[in-house]
Amino acid sequence: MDFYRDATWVLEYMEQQEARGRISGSLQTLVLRSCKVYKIKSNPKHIYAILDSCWRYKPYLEKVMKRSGILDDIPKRKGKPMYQRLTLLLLCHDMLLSRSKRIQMGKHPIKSYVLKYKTRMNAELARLKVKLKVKNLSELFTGDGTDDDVPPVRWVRVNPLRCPKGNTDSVVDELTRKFPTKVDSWRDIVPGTIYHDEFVPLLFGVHTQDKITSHELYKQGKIIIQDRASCFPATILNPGPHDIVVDACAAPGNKTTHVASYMFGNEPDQGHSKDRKPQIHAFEKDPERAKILQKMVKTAGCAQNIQVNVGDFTKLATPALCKGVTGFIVDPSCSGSGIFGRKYVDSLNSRRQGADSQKQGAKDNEDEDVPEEQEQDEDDNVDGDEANNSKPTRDPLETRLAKLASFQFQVVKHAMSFPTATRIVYSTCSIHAEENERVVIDLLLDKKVQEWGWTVSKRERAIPSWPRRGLVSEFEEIFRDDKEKCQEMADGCIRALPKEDGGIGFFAVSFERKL
Ligand SMILES: C[S@@+](CC[C@H](N)C(=O)[O-])C[C@H]1O[C@@H](n2cnc3c(N)ncnc32)[C@H](O)[C@@H]1O
Repeated sequence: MDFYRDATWVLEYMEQQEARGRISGSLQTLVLRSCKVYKIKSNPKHIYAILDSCWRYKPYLEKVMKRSGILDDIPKRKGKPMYQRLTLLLLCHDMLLSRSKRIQMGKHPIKSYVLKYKTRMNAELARLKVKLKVKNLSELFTGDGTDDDVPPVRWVRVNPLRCPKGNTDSVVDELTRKFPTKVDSWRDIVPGTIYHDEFVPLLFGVHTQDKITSHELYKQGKIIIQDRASCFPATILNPGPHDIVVDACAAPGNKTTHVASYMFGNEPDQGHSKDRKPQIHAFEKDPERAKILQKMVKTAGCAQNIQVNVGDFTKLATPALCKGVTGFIVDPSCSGSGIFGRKYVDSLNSRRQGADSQKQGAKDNEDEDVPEEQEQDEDDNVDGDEANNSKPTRDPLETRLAKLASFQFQVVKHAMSFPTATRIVYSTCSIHAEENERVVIDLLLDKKVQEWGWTVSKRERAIPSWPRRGLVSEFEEIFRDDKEKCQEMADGCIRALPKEDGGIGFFAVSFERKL
């Protein structure tokens, strides 16, 4: 019963949020957030599983319940109904629509009450299906993007910082034993097989059904789940043991720990030395997310080397605080339009809002990703978002993108102002040019940026073999006369399309200068 009680609270929260027009971002985020708000003891993953399905079928379940009369005869105590509408909804969901068609609890009066209506409800459900011309209610959702909203591959990278003397061979051997069949393309991955990535060193793709999170390697921090494209920034920056790197928008810390693996991977033990000054300065504005960052950094085995600063990077980070910084990772909050796991909620939003003019806006909710450490257990491995989390996303898409782009520009420009830096990798998990190529263009047109000498790195310096590059048309709109230069700048950028390229939609570009 405790489980259904907990799920009822979360469902209540979801209804409240929906009534306020605040269902935005991914359903997973919403569920996890409310589990936190209500300090729920049940496993959030189980709560998410039931609510994901229950929320989807809610309008239909409500019809069936209404027609069956189950809500009319609820026994009363002191004049008040003994059972809540939403708890009944959850029980009816499990009885009618779950795989087992069973209510997951022992003997309880509420269970007996619902079971009394089983035959009537099944009949009402059958009637509804006939009316809707479907054999199964799930047919109502095929093709709307909610049925296949999962990443195609689970990407895992080996973490040398947790390997003795940075020797990753034993981990790779163990992975090979667990997944003996190697495939040549990520598209060929089926359960039990493994793909060795050709773009990011020590990165492997496995099937999403292979529960890698229960493996010891994962528990010991020897492998880290991280989307392939999200591994590009550290791979492009490729810092060495003598670099000093700032991660401007760091939580939950995937890129921070990946950067650390490049810097200290060959000598993880020295990296642990107490006398050593931190060579990575990570900034995170949101204190809650900063805690997750701290935890991730610890799990990955690089806490000694990373100084976590909680606050606004554009205000807190100064050349004096980050002395001698050579490189930056700038991965600020974005629309998150390249990420999975939100399509379902977006589709709900667009259904709810109805009007076509609003649909596009709803499709591009701000990036509100689940903190990685909670999310790694499940599905795609995404980055997080700024403190937009509680904001209803009612602005038209262009307005939101313009606001985000202006913020992204400021963050990169601040990084560019550090006198000792020679390399900056800027990235987003957005598919919109406004947050990507156009931010690059605005920076290149900025007088100060020109004065400081920053240019876009050539393709050779940014994973040259990755085939999908930036949109040349965006550069041509501004720098019309120099087609060659436009091509060169677009080639310097990296794009990844969601799913089609094996993971999340992504953009990355490297800026550099000579001092
Ligand atoms: C896209 S996420 C970063 C994901 C991270 N790079 C990773 O790979 O795990 C953006 C993060 O930037 C933080 N943020 C937003 N504005 C910031 C600012 N002005 N200064 C520092 N952090 C900021 C957000 O709270 C969010 O955690």
